[in-house]
Amino acid sequence: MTGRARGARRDRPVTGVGDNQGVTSPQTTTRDTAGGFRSGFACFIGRPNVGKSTLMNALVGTKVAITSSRPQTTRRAIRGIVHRPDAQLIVVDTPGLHKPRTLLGERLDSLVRSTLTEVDAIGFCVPADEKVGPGDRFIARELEGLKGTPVVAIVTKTDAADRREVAEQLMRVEQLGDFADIVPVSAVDGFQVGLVGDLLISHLPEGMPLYPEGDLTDEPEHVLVAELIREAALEGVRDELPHSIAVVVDEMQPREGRDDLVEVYAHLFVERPSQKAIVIGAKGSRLREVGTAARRQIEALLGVKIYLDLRISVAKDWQRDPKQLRRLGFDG
Ligand SMILES: Nc1nc2c(ncn2[C@@H]2O[C@H](COP(=O)(O)OP(=O)(O)OP(=O)(O)O)[C@@H](O)[C@H]2O)c(=O)[nH]1
Repeated sequence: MTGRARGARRDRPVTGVGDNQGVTSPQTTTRDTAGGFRSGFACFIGRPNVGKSTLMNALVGTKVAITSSRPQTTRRAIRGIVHRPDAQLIVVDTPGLHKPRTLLGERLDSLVRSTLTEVDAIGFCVPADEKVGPGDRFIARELEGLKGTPVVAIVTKTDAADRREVAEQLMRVEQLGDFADIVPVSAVDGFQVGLVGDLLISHLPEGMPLYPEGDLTDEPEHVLVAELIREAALEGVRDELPHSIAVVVDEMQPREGRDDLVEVYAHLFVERPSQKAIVIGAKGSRLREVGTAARRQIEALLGVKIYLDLRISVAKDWQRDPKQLRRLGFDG
């Protein structure tokens, strides 16, 4: 570890500032909630890799959750905030539900279950381009046990299937349970993303906005930054390695005398020395690429120039070790 004080991290919520996707800038909310303003929580649930995080990002309008083609990219319940003139929807993106094989897996599993009991509506995601399988049926059964919470079934990735396949998938999904609505969507080409928001909002209770206008997530900046580094590190690695990567930001602060440059000191952890060699690459080339890609993403998120100091360490078998899990932020 660098020995730097963790308290130095800037822990303010991330707002529309710095992203370049036309999201409004932050301001204190002064909304009048008369006239049926709705606010509340919804979560996306589904097997790993079905497009939950991508859909959440599309709804929020900016990247608040990292995504990758590797299953189990999401490890935290990340909240994205959707602002509408008549509603505020907080979307909780959960890790994909699957049979846990490690202590980390068990922690993720119980995180999903507790999230399910706390939300006002659930979006159950099944991809259009894969067969409905035992994993989907397992989740559908779990949802049946949650009497009272409306479930919107969402057939994701419609751009990756033809119209007939999408229609057939909608019918198969309908048979999985008793859903409030069933809706096809593509987060990649934007098809019906707004409608998914409308349907989830229709199940929220009336109430005041829960977050200031302009806030896009309640994740602290240092967590989002660590996630962007992890996303960059996942690019191009295979087999078990994605599961073994964890990232912690040790320190994050403006460089002295500069308000346009933020220094980020981060550690990337792997489980074994052999994995360390893979991530570093020949003469450090891979680690440099990861650093450059992550820096660009962090700059886009925060809207300032970033100096990134990225170190790599081995935390032996951290996925199975309660002490290490705590240190990496996965509290039991
Ligand atoms: N074609 C297509 N691909 C998509 C769409 N949405 C997501 N994907 C891809 O599917 C893969 C998984 O997406 P994620 O959003 O990370 O999936 P997830 O369900 O959050 O995954 P976990 O975090 O592992 O549970 C990525 O490669 C995405 O680019 C979509 O609408 N169309």
